[in-house]
Amino acid sequence: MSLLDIRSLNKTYAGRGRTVEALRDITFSLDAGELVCLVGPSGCGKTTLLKCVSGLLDPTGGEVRLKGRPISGPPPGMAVVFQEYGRSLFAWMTVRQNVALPLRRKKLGKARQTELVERALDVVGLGDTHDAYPWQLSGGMQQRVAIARAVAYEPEVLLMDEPFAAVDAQTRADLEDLVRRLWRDLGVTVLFVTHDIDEAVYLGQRTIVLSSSPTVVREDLRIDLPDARDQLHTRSAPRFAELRARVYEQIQRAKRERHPDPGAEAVTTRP
Ligand SMILES: Nc1ncnc2c1ncn2[C@@H]1O[C@H](COP(=O)(O)OP(=O)(O)OP(=O)(O)O)[C@@H](O)[C@H]1O
Repeated sequence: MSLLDIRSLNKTYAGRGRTVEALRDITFSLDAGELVCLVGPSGCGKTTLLKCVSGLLDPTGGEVRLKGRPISGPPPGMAVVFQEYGRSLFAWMTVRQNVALPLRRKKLGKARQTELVERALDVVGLGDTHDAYPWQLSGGMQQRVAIARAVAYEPEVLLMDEPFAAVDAQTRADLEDLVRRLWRDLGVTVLFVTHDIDEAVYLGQRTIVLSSSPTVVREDLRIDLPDARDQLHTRSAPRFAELRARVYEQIQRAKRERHPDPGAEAVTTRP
């Protein structure tokens, strides 16, 4: 049995006179311990999909199952890291307090809580910033705090929604390697959403390519690169270039095929 099952997921936003079918029919699953990337054209519904998977948004049809149980609301075994670290960290709380916040839900003893927070900050390389405030840190450091907060929670599944879109290229490379290291060391299952094709190929064991909205899975591609990856050698390997070209081509096709059938447009206007 898979750890995470997404079955025939559909999400249609119905608003004032405007209906948007964002997700049409999404089916895929993750085994325990997998690292899977989701990539697709801009606006294809990546965030919508992740919100449905994390239980923050109710799908219109289909379901999400974690260890066989349907999800209805945020399940205890999941943590999410969003793109906008600036908005997900509380400016008036220290780094330590930010990381400890979700642990309140677990009702742990003080000593255990301190241990989890310290260990999480250590593994993301922020062992010496416990008492700083988020606004005293660089963007990359703030995103490390957000990752530490997810790690401290000891989730079975870590969902990441374009977490490095707002940091510079060098920081991004470091954070990508951090995610791979955490994934290997902690044995956590990771679903990583990105719009960056290189990142989708470099990070994962599989890359799921989404179509344009109304969205379906276009391809579920196995990334058969060696497990030991590094920015220099992996990215210059011929196989990396082939996989990258494959994903790029699929996304270009998805963009060209946008709304092939006028009756199936993503955005429809009610009479
Ligand atoms: N709350 C909402 N109400 C109505 N429509 C919405 C809502 N949220 C998203 N949408 C629509 O659903 C579609 C998918 O949006 P979503 O943000 O999930 O895509 P995305 O792939 O994450 O986008 P991006 O690539 O820009 O990050 C878009 O057409 C968007 O306008």
